[in-house]
Amino acid sequence: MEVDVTQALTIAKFGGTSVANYEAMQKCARIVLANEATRIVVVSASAGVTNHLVSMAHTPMTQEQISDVCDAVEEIETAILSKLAQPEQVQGKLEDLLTEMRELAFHEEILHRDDLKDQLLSMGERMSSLLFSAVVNEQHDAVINFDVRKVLRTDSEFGEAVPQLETIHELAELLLRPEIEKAMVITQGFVGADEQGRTTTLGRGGSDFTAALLAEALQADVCEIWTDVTGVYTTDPRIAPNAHPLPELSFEEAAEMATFGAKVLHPATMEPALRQDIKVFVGSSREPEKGGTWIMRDCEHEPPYRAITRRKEQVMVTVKTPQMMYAQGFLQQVFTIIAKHKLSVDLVTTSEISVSFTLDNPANSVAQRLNKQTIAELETFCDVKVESGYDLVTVVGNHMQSAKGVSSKIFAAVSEYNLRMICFGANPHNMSFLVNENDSTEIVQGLHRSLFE
Ligand SMILES: Nc1ncnc2c1ncn2[C@@H]1O[C@H](COP(=O)(O)OP(=O)(O)O)[C@@H](O)[C@H]1O
Ligand SMILES: N[C@@H](CC(=O)OP(=O)(O)O)C(=O)O
Repeated sequence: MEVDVTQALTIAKFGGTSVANYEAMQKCARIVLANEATRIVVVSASAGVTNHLVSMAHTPMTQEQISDVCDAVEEIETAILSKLAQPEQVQGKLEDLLTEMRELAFHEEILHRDDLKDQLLSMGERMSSLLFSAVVNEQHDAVINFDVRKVLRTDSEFGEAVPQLETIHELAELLLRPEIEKAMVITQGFVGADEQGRTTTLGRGGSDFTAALLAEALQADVCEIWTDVTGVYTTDPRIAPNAHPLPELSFEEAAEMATFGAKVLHPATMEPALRQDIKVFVGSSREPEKGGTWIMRDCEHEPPYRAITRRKEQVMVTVKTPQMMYAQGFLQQVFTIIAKHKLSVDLVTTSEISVSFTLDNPANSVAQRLNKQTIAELETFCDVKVESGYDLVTVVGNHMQSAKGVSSKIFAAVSEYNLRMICFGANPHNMSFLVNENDSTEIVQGLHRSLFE
């Protein structure tokens, strides 16, 4: 059957819990097939698989330990295979992928070569997309398992590859659009390829970003993010049980939330959506009937407080030099070094002779860039202090810098706690605090009671 692709186009993305097992995949297949506009489906690796692959790519292990982790992944994949009505259709391909995974996991250079690590990390999505194609195929004839590496061109920054938008657009028009006219396309999130065809990955949680990039490239109307919660909540429901789903959010609010720790969305997801004005829907694949959150350019309401987020494991760096009193160029010198080492700074506070800034815990960063060399370079002209054990709590909303009483209400709710850094005023959508990690749960809960309950 040929489909009229001039009609509305929806891209649906399913996260790891949504494709965790055969039954969960069946629910996703029903969601996809219930909407004629859905022609492209982006899937993450089945829950737990990427963590297993990351452990083999980053941690020195004995042969026996590697074998155990490979077995654990194989168990997840074959459990799905065994429930298929016609497993023989994909069994050979799955075996090939499992063999590739084992070869990479046992490769003597796996801990030292970033290209091999990314190839290993890509295996989860390559297996889940194969199996999910088979599940959809049980209910629908025309299904293609499309290798996203043919279109998702990135640079060669393995582990955090940067997508090359123009090339993705050209390749998607050339290679992907013709496919959606013929069949339902199932493809992999998180994975890309550089110009030499080497496999890359977009960073943890990057499947949302893939869906948004493909939606942008093909000018889709809607990008659906199906996960394990019924939308984006006022805060992580795992922290505050009274958190509730938000019916709507603006692109800016969603981008702030994602950047400051709302794991439900990858931070880069909103950029393509904003550029092409593509509506993003977030809902639960377990309970699609409950609706979800619509993220769009213009919301009906723009409340001063929309949500609270938390980002864990922050590092605070303070650089200080009395010689810079009344001198110019101190900040420039500091940030030149930061930029050279490709560190991403979130919060900044300054005084005449010192500047403090926060970074994600470098242990979480693939490149581990807050290394001795960065510190040594800063130490050539200032004292450097690195402190850890902090979390970043952010209140996201609208017109926060101009609405009266916003800060006093927030400060009243956190008055009992030590706030190590406060950032407010640079944009209308957030106020952030750096707090001791042991206080952050109570702080989020207290703020949530005060602002939303
Ligand atoms: N504001 C929020 N709203 C909803 N979920 C949130 C929020 N902040 C954090 N989360 C967490 O994000 C989780 C979903 O993200 P994730 O586990 O990455 O899903 P997926 O595997 O589907 O991509 C939820 O289970 C929830 O605990
Ligand atoms: N599988 C990858 C990419 C991803 O986006 O996963 P999820 O959608 O389950 O967060 C990861 O775990 O990082």
